Amino acid sequence: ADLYKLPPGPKPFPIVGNLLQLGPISHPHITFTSLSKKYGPIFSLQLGQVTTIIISSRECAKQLFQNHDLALAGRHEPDAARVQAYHEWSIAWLPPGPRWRSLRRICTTELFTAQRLDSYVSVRKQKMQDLLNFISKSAKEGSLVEIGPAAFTTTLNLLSCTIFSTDFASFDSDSSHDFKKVVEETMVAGGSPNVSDIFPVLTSLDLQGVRRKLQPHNKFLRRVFNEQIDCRIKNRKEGSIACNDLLDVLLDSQFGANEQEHRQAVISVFGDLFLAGTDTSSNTVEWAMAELLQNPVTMAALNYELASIIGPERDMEESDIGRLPYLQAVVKETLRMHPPVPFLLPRRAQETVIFGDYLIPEGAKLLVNVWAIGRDETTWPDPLKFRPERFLERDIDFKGRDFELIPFGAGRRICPGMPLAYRMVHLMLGSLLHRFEWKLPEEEAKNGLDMSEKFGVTLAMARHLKVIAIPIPGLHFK
Ligand code: HEM
Repeated sequence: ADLYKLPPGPKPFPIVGNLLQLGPISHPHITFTSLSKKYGPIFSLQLGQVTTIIISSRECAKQLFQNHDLALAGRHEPDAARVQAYHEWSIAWLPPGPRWRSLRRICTTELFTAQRLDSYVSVRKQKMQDLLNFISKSAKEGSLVEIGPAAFTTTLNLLSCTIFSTDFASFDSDSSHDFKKVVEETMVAGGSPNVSDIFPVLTSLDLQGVRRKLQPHNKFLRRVFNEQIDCRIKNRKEGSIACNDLLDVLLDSQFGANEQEHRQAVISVFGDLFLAGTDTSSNTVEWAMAELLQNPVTMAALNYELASIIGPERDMEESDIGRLPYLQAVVKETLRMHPPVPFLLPRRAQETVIFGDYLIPEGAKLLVNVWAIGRDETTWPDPLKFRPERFLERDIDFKGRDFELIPFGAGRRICPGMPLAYRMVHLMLGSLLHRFEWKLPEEEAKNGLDMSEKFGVTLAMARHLKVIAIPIPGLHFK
């Protein structure tokens, strides 16, 4: 190993490493993409005490997932994830040991199997009707539709119905607003530079107050989940019939050494699902709509596909997705340009790894810049053009085998929610476009849309998209 060096990077100063050279960074995915042009597809930065290695090309991602997936499957959890010891029972932040495996198995064997997802088709259909009714109402009243929040409320209810057999939000109340705020602020805090992450010796001081700030959000989620658990336990004691939702499954399983640990585990899993599943999916729908509104020819092609495959007499259904290749291409193109998780969750080298010509020391933090990989002009001609046709010409999927498109990651830590996200995103986007024509308000139509990004663990539109919905004439729903 002595023969190998760290990947190239700017020369670090003592103690601070490269921090001063980098200065304050509001959009690390963009800054790190520029650095990769200078230092290469694998480069290193010394960020305070933490050696950080950044991967920015398809080839390096392939090497990582095919040759070193296990050695590099640890997590560098941000201090923000340590609020109330959340990370100790979180699928997203645990190292890949027995505890992580048993929690993750719940996802793969109970929650996201094709059979389980199929059994919830009618729930999703109902939630989609709620969304379409809300938009019809806005259209009638002539009010603008905020796509992101509407998609968020829908996703939130889709998850809460699958997990707790109840709606968490309605379009007319502030309930989804509270959830949205919690998810958004948690994502921004988890992704923002934090002294505690750069100088782990200082963690206990929480100098930037990140944990303090997230405490109420964590409390909010705990309260909501605890209420559901208490109510279910009470109902069970009173002999009511099983709901067969995820809550039932988790209450019947056993994690941890005692009841308190069991509850902690169950609450962290719920936290993972709601935090990881909501704004990732709704942001995808919002970005897709924003791109389509600026690319009228693409929008027209998609409308044509929806009209000819689904026809004017019914709404889109989940079983249509396979017959809508252009819709699928639009979703892939959106995930390429606007990956909802711009860096895969930070990994930790569990041992020292020889990676090609370089050395990745044990304990190093590894970031995979998916955003850079999606915009790499050596793999994607005209990377800044929204052109779904590229996916009709080439057979590329996002399931973790084509390393130029890995918005869900790859390898053993690939997103376990992908099968559900796949159904929700296609269904929301397809239904919205099949039922309504969409227009930008006059000012945006004239000046163009503001596509700036707000960085966090997830990448959101800095300004929510507000659009005019017009019911498509000639639709006859039974
Ligand atoms: C478009 C929607 C989504 C995208 C783009 C997305 C993307 C990702 C990515 C990139 C990761 C990290 C992978 C890695 O570090 O290698 C991840 C992890 C995860 N996702 Fe998703 N996700 C989405 C939706 C969902 C949904 C709907 C759920 C569940 C309801 C979910 C649950 C999780 C969980 C639990 C993890 C942690 C896995 C682990 O660390 O072992 N995600 N997701």
